Amino acid sequence: MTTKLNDTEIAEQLAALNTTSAEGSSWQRDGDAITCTFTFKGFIGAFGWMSQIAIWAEKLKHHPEWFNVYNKVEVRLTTHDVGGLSELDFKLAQKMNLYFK
Ligand SMILES: C[C@H](O)[C@H](O)[C@H]1CNC2=NC(N)=NC(=O)C2=N1
Repeated sequence: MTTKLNDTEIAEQLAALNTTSAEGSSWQRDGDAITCTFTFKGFIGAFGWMSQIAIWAEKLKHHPEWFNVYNKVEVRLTTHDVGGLSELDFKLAQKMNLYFK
């Protein structure tokens, strides 16, 4: 069972998450969500990364809201089941940081 994180936990998790963020792609809190924009060399870079993350999303049973135009992917993560942020958002965000290159 996933539980909703409180403001203190979110601040801690966000700080930890941003230690693995590439320059120019840090995560921000936006209410009940965290957001980040990833910029790639081109469309294939962006789409290839989305394909890798899609596999992780299925494995974690946790799915991103994302919007892609050419080399950019805007990501918004939230946990609908708890009406806020949970560990799963930060797990998926860490994978996104790790696979970004
Ligand atoms: C049953 C299934 O695991 C749930 O509906 C999952 C699916 N993916 C999900 N993804 C996200 N982002 N939030 C959820 O609450 C969520 N719930």
